Amino acid sequence: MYKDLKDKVVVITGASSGIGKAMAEAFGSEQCKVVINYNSSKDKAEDVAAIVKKNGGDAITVQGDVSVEEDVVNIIQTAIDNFGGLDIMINNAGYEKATPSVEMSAEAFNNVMHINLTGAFVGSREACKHFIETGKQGNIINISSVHDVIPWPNYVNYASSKGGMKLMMETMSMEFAPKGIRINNISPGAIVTEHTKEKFSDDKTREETERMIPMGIIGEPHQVANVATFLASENASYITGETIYVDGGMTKYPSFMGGKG
Ligand SMILES: NC(=O)C1=CN([C@@H]2O[C@H](COP(=O)(O)OP(=O)(O)OC[C@H]3O[C@@H](n4cnc5c(N)ncnc54)[C@H](O)[C@@H]3O)[C@@H](O)[C@H]2O)C=CC1
Ligand SMILES: CC(=O)C(C)=O
Repeated sequence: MYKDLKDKVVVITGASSGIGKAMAEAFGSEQCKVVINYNSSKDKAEDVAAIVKKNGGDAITVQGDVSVEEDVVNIIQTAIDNFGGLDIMINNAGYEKATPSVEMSAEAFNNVMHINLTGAFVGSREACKHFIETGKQGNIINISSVHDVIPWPNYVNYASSKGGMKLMMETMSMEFAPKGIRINNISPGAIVTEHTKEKFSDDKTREETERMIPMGIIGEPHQVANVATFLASENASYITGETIYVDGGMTKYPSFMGGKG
């Protein structure tokens, strides 16, 4: 446990499932007050809130589509109205769907950019405004992806959004470092969630994916959540502008594992 996290107010977007859910549960175990954003799954979000409370924290749920600017503003206002402020902003909500580039409409491209990148920008901007107004040395964590550096054919919108997230974070981290506000990204590799379970239950797909990971295993949401609590804590007080890859080595050119090339 990180003692300094107790009673901190954490907003997590897209927290009704997967990595967002695991982070909500982990911050609950740190006795934080967690604002659980969901877009459409109210019941699932309420279930997550119940786990956060059982783990020793407090929780509230709030509907909001992160691609809509006013919704993101409202998510943060919910934290302020219900828990008296905001300490940790986690931009986690994300969406991806395979489409060959030549078949992708501008609307489909922009839709993913609005959710993954613009949503995280507005969340970061609003959090920074609050931190500056209140003189808080808060911190922001964006959940990016290994696809902020690994190109991903058929996912040009997704890879563009995650690549953009990297320089967005680095730029904002420099802008706000003098005020003691820390901003970092976590970039997961292949993580098994409700969303990816079906894909990885196919033996061929799982084995192909495992071959792309030097550690040879697909990760789990709690392994991402553990890094989020660390980054949010005082133990990470001198870390800003960084991307931490939680990927079993996926970004380290695994095709060179045999020592050839
Ligand atoms: N699972 C994996 O292997 C990896 C996941 N990631 C990233 O992790 C983050 C979480 O994804 P997962 O937990 O894997 O999947 P997930 O599908 O369980 O979680 C994504 C969440 O975002 C929410 N969401 C989607 N569009 C939204 C919108 N417009 N407004 C509000 N919420 C919205 C979904 O409802 C869902 O709860 C995403 O940013 C994803 O890109 C990155 C690398 C690998
Ligand atoms: C969705 C995603 O970023 C991966 C690595 O699968």
